[in-house]
Amino acid sequence: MIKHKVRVKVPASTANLGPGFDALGMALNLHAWIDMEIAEETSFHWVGEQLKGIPVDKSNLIYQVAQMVFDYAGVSHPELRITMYSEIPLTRGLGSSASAIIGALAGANALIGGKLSQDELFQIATKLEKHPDNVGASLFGGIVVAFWDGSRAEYIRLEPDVHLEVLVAIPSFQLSTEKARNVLPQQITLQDAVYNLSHSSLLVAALSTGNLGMIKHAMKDRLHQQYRAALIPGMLEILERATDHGALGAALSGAGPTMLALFDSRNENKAELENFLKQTFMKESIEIELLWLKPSLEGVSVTNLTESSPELQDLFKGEVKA
Ligand SMILES: Nc1ncnc2c1ncn2[C@@H]1O[C@H](COP(=O)(O)OP(=O)(O)O)[C@@H](O)[C@H]1O
Ligand SMILES: N[C@@H](CCOP(=O)(O)O)C(=O)O
Repeated sequence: MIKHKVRVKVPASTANLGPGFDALGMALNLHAWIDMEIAEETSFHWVGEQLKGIPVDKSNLIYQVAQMVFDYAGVSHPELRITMYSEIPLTRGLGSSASAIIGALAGANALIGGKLSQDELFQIATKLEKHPDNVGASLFGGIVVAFWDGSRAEYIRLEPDVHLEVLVAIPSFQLSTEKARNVLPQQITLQDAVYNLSHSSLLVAALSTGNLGMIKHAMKDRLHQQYRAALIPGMLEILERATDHGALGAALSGAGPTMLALFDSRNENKAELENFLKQTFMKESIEIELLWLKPSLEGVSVTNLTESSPELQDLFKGEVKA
């Protein structure tokens, strides 16, 4: 039975969490909403300024991923009306592409009556993104520990500690994941491999047992952050000193340039950490937006819309020309 119009709500993500390069991700309570319906003619409607510049033809990622779902399920729906509103900044390391992929998969799958399982959606998303960390978090919510071996992805979802809060410092400049992956070396030393697997394992143990004090020891990396540092002035100082200013630990969010600091909500001195991040970026003449977030326990969700459901442009800021 075909459902005609669905609304998808999908969380942002922060991937890697420091040492868990391509393996750890956490969903954040910053969201994108996509309305999708089968139509006579394809059209795109962006609500708010965030999506300005994103393609509004059939090359659009959401459209393309939706068509993959239809092909996979053996049905044909070449024309779609897609409306989207997003709080997730583009190309900043908060998983905008992963959220678009997961939103499109979940929306298209709902339009065809949920023919694909969650596992099938996870496998398709991982193949498209080429790593499971950010797509896993947006799909399942919480903290996702995962691998992809080039043919299958496997994961375990962890429930984030109730005291965990997240401060993100989002620079005003964009950095594509592609560019931030191109600076990584193809080979690393055995010592660095051991360093990362031990720190990443300890981080997973700390997060799954609520041992928040261990995060400052565990949230250290030698696989990607140091190579990306030249692209994000101020990053090394933040990694080095954020715990002196109240953070439980700090990391580059995804491929950057956003910096992430984990925080214990029982600590009342938020201002010190905010000031430290602001001043560190200010020294580099980088403008930032600071946002306090929480882990999102929920992954992607889909609701069926009816004639009386409000449009996204009425719920949010109104439609803009793309
Ligand atoms: N709603 C969307 N529709 C189509 N493409 C999108 C959408 N959101 C993000 N993207 C694509 O993802 C790119 C950003 O991906 P990426 O470089 O991995 O950064 P991020 O860390 O934000 O995921 C955008 O430049 C755009 O090409
Ligand atoms: N593990 C990837 C994660 C990229 O995440 P994004 O949110 O920046 O797209 C990487 O570090 O390259």
